[in-house]
Amino acid sequence: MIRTLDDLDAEGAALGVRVDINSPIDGDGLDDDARLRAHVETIAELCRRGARVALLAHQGRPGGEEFTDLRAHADRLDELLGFPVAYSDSTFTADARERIAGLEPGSAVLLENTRFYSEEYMSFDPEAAAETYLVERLAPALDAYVNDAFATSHRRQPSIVGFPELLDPYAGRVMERELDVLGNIAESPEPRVYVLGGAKVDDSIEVARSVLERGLADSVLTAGIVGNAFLLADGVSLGAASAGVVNERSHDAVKNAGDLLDDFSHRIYMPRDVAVERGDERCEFDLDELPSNSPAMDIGVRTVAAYAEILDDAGTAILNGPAGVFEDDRFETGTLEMYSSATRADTSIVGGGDTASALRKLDLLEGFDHVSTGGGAALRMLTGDTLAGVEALHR
Ligand SMILES: Nc1ncnc2c1ncn2[C@@H]1O[C@H](COP(=O)(O)OP(=O)(O)O)[C@@H](O)[C@H]1O
Ligand SMILES: O=C(OP(=O)(O)O)[C@H](O)COP(=O)(O)O
Repeated sequence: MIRTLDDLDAEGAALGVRVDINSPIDGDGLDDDARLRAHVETIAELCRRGARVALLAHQGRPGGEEFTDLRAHADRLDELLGFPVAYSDSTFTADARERIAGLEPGSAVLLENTRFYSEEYMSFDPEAAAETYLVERLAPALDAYVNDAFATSHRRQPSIVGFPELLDPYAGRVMERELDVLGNIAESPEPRVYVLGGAKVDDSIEVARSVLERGLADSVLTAGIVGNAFLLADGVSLGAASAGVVNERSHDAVKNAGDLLDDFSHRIYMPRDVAVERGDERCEFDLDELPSNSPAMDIGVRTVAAYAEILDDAGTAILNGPAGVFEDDRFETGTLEMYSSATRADTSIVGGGDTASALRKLDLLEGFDHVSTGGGAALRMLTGDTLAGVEALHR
């Protein structure tokens, strides 16, 4: 059984609270604060209940462009919470531990990017994770551990799997909600329609196979680069440009999509038309009018209409990945229309970081019953896998 904040004696307790506020960065600032907003409920509740909150978080990956400190995140949390969140420019040094010891009940400090320490970007078994510097040094300064970082919980990193070895672990409100929805898909209303778009071709094919084999999906609608991989597997001549985009993402995608079509062709739906760039214009082609020299960047209106018919009758629609290159206004229509249709299902669930930002851009977020904070973590849950960080909470 996983303990939640309802089981926690928060008053006066020093809590290590792992959040996922990993965000797109624009210059020195945050380009999107959705993940920070998601954690406001957990942090505000713990502070209201008199806890002393030490926030643990990462930003970016070592060497990457978005690998930054968390100063801008602390400033934004101040605004979102309506009270100041202190910022510690170290994570587990004596200075950081003193900051935690000095916290007043009802206040919070954001510790520096956990990934500034190399061990945090490695995978460990929980016992070994508990012996890393981060966990070994910080755990004695804490009374309990809260994991609210659903979106990082597929990683076996020290701040995710190490602390529960030494401290009583609790699920935060984001984690609780995500597990409630994504962990109970089998109980959601039928028919269940999975819509798999975007660029994570291998992951999406794995999800499709898993949900079809387990009888969770009545239909799988494909779009985006994923849809193009299925079209190629079905023998459609999309053209070298589209094939290049698919192969760049994965060498096995077309073969794996073909194997899945052999097993479940009647349940897998593919685009009927695609949009490409012609001059500066969007131009739509039926499949028998292809190949095209330009890559397929969106699904066309006939596909949108066919998918809308299926989604209109769905008990549950589960979507991951945009239908096209939504960042370009000319190719946003497929995503806009397909996701609008999905909001008409009895229950609609969305996973994926880029998907959430597509929905925000298209002003569609409100229409969904659940928008997951996780990309990879949500996909992992949908394949029926448990997450290492969630397993660690079962103590
Ligand atoms: N037909 C396409 N060709 C090229 N890129 C595409 C196409 N369809 C979708 N994409 C791209 O896929 C990206 C998002 O996919 P993905 O990372 O799988 O989503 P998420 O983060 O929601 O899981 C977007 O940047 C979008 O431009
Ligand atoms: O953004 C994240 O995951 P996502 O890209 O799967 O949504 C998480 O913060 C995990 O980050 P990571 O994939 O660098 O370990």
